[in-house]
Amino acid sequence: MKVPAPSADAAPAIDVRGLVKRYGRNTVVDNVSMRVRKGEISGFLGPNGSGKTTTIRVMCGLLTPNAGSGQVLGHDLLTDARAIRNEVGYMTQRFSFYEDLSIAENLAFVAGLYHLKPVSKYVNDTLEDLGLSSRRHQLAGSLSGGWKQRLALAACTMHQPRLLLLDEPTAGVDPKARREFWDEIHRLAATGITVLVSTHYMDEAERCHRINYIAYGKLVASGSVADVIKDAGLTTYVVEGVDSTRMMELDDRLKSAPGVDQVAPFGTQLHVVGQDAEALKASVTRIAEAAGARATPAQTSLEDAFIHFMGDVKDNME
Ligand SMILES: Nc1ncnc2c1ncn2[C@@H]1O[C@H](COP(=O)(O)OP(=O)(O)OP(=O)(O)O)[C@@H](O)[C@H]1O
Repeated sequence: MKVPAPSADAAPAIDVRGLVKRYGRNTVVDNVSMRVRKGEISGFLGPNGSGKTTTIRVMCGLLTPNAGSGQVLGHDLLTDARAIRNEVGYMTQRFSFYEDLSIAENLAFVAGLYHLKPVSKYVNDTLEDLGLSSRRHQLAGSLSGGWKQRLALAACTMHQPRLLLLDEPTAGVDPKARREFWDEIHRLAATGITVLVSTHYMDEAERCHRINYIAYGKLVASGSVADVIKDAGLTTYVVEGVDSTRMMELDDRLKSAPGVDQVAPFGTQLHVVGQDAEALKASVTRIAEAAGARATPAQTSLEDAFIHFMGDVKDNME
């Protein structure tokens, strides 16, 4: 899906340089620089444990970096963390409400944290926006996954933040609820709110204006989805036309052939990817022909690009 990007003129909402965060001898955020324009939806992707949550916590002023500097919403990251915390809405990875309090009680608690007055007005308005007024006394823990996420998003926008930092907000949520959640993110961005959102879902990455890919603490790609795919410099073929009993044999042959970096089955097709276009073409053509299969050039996907980036970066674990 093509998403028009916001204007490049405005000062960035996030402008951080050389961020480093270490735990003991483990560098979990390694020299990360990132810019997110005002009103932009910026995706943050990367394998498990690659440093997304840690980077987000540094950006919202909850963690102090070991090195690096920058501004978030114009406030200095190192000296003005409190101002950043007040103006940012942070949605944590896990549902962070009291499951044994009602929906309204949880919202009242959040309103109190931000000194929003009168509390009842904020709570009632939020319940109305959510369409949850009639269920205000329901325990938060009894909500479905999709509703929990919507409640969490509504709660972290109650104090009208200018920047939303959302950490895997849709993990484990069904596709319809995810789509509705993303529609809401786009509605918020259209009002000028900036969003940095981490996700493992490729379709969600494609709904962002820009994406940032981090692997083992290092930022390895940034830009529009099309830019990131182009920068990976990969060539892709689809191989098909053999029955399922011979697919894995073909898969094995391709995997060990020169120029082939990745092979992945997708239904009745094999997706074959490599950096060396000439060598890949020669291998795919030869092996497909010998097996009586068809090989056709195909679009490289974002997932292909990410797997390629992961292969290029050294694991930071000891
Ligand atoms: N408080 C801590 N003390 C020690 N190590 C930590 C701490 N917090 C995070 N880490 C380590 O830092 C690394 C990065 O973790 P982080 O949660 O930032 O990654 P992530 O990209 O958000 O992962 P995921 O996609 O699984 O949520 C991991 O190896 C994690 O174990």
